[in-house]
Amino acid sequence: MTAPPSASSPAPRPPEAVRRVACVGAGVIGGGWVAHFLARGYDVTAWDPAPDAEEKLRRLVDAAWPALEQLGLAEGASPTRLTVAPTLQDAVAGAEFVQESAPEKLELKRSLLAELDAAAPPGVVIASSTSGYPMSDMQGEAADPGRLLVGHPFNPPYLIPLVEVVGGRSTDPEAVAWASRFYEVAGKSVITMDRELPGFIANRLQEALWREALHMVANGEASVRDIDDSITEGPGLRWAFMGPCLTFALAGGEGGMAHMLDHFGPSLKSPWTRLEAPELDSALRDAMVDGCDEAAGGRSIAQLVAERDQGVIDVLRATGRLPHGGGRHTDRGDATVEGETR
Ligand SMILES: NC(=O)C1=CN([C@@H]2O[C@H](COP(=O)(O)OP(=O)(O)OC[C@H]3O[C@@H](n4cnc5c(N)ncnc54)[C@H](O)[C@@H]3O)[C@@H](O)[C@H]2O)C=CC1
Ligand SMILES: C[N+](C)(C)CC(=O)CC(=O)[O-]
Repeated sequence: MTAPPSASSPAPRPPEAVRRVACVGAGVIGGGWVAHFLARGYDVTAWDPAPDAEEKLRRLVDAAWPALEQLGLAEGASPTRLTVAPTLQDAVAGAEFVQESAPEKLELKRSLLAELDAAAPPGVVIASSTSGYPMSDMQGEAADPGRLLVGHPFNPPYLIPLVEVVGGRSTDPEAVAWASRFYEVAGKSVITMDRELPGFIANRLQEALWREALHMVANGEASVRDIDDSITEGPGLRWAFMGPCLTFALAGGEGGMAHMLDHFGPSLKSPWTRLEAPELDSALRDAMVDGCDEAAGGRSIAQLVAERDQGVIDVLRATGRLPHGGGRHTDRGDATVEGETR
């Protein structure tokens, strides 16, 4: 049984006034959040229990920085504004917002979120990067579950704009509204959900595609490369700027979605899909790993990351979502826009 939201918590600072962010868990996603918040001009304190975490985190930030410079840095933004704290308590002590990005293990998240709640200043909002756990399943051990919510990012958080924000049963709706505004101010594109869905919106969609991909590889119906090419040379080109619903409306010609549904609706019942999850046995695991190695064609993970980052920037620029030549796009109070201090 989770406690009701605490009525006595002080209100957090206005989202526009936040200067100091804590990132707890500094792997692929926590490190990506660190890079994003640094580039937006925040002071960032990070904590991660791994002995080599600081070295890896600084490497990730350094690798991301050229892409972030292309995007346009906030006034005063610098990797030197990152502090790696010796303890979780030190990391969150002065924080005005906390982003948790620890491993996707339910019990770990439950106790870590309770620990963060005990250590963070009262009223400060704490968001989890979880890819799929509902906050209702994670907030039960916290003394003030009202300030805990999900802020689900996409990899890498410093380039992919979307964050899905959703509270749990005990989350204060004002915390959800605060977090949505905060992420916007911090340069993200926010979808605020009014109810919990496992996998939220985007991962539910991605998971459907992913299951089909694994089925096809497991059954020898398509190679890893066929699957990747089928998206990058096909629908993926459209999806960068027009979602699957509007895209399919155009499949109906001048009749739009109405004609599309009348024409192709019956095919919804055809046995194209097998939505039961395939068995992830060692043969399928090996086929996916070998297929990805083959598709990478000798490129290292670091090379692929650089290629992906440049690709996302090119798409953002080509679709008018990036100021040409960089520049600043933020609402923060101390921000500069195209060189002007506000
Ligand atoms: N990898 C991805 O593409 C995405 C992951 N996520 C979510 O982000 C979260 C983190 O995932 P990744 O960064 O991929 O994992 P990761 O394995 O790269 O990083 C996890 C980090 O957490 C640290 N850690 C371990 N125990 C901890 C604890 N008790 N407290 C704090 N940190 C701890 C580890 O040392 C590691 O550096 C998960 O909830 C995941 O579902 C969300 C969106 C995309
Ligand atoms: C693989 N993943 C489920 C952890 C991916 C995400 O959660 C979002 C993303 O980056 O696609």
